[in-house]
Amino acid sequence: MDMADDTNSVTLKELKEAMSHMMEELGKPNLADYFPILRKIDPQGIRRRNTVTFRKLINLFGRIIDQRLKVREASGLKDDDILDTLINMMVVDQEKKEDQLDKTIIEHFLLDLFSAGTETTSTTLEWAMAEVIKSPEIMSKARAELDQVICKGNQVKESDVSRLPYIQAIVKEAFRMHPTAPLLIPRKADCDVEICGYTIPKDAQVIVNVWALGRDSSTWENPNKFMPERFLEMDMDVGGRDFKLIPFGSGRRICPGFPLAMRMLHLMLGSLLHSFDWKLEDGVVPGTLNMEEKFGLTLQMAQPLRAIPVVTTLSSTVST
Ligand code: HEM
Repeated sequence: MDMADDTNSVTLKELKEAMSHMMEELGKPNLADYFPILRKIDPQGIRRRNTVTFRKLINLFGRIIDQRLKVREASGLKDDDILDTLINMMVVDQEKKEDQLDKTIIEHFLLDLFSAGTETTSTTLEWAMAEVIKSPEIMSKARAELDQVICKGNQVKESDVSRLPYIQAIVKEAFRMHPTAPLLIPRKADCDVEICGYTIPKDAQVIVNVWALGRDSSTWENPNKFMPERFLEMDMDVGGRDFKLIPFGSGRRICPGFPLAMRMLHLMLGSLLHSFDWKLEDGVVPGTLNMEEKFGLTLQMAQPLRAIPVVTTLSSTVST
């Protein structure tokens, strides 16, 4: 499912728009969540609009699956990517007359993967890039590490990441200050429970404010300052074991995309910083870069980052 082939494609545009609407709507405080009696009325129209968007996305994934089935029939190629793997499983199930995996399940599975995995990852990368571009000192430390470990002209590979502690620290610091899911996903208590002296009654909605955890001055020195260095001195990861920093949640329902997201983020951030010089649009200097936040289900930059990559002589040898 490589949509990067044609960045102007109608499908890609449709997908991006629908995803963005969905995130915006899902992040709005919904009166019906707090007063269940209003659920049927849907006073803000959130459920109505989301139903339309979900339907659009399901149709879009349905079209992609149909298109792929046609290509497979014409070319005979059956083993290219995750979509082929899912279709292969569907075909086996059909042959065995089992209905464990059918087209509807694949459509909904893709909806889950795209809705949970795209904006979260791209927004984290955008925040990390904005913070690095805003601070020339951090930028030059990051690039010095990359130059030393990767060497100019080479591409960053997944296997290099363990030797890039400063890049890793930037990603952690981006998660601390700008957690993409600032309130995780709301939970509901199964039964009455007492935690640290507070009683949480059965069915109460529980919201974990990870954004506030990351800005807590009793835990973090200079909490509002982007300082990747703090993570060079402490042994803390974002895998859900340390409750001071849980951008992926924790426990049984921790984000299942965590390993993939971590791989992608280090690789993308490392590659962007290693392959290009970065400058801001005319009139914007690093110090005045707008870092305001827009709260939704994901925490976006209020003013999306517009940064211009400048190909350096050495990076122009990097193949794309
Ligand atoms: C920076 C990237 C990402 C962040 C910050 C993130 C964060 C989260 C968070 C906070 C949750 C809820 C955990 C909870 O309620 O305790 C979650 C759930 C989920 N994430 Fe991610 N995620 C990211 C990337 C991904 C990717 C790449 C995928 C898949 C390709 C993915 C798939 C999912 C799914 C399917 C769930 C729902 C799990 C469930 O309900 O049990 N996420 N994510």
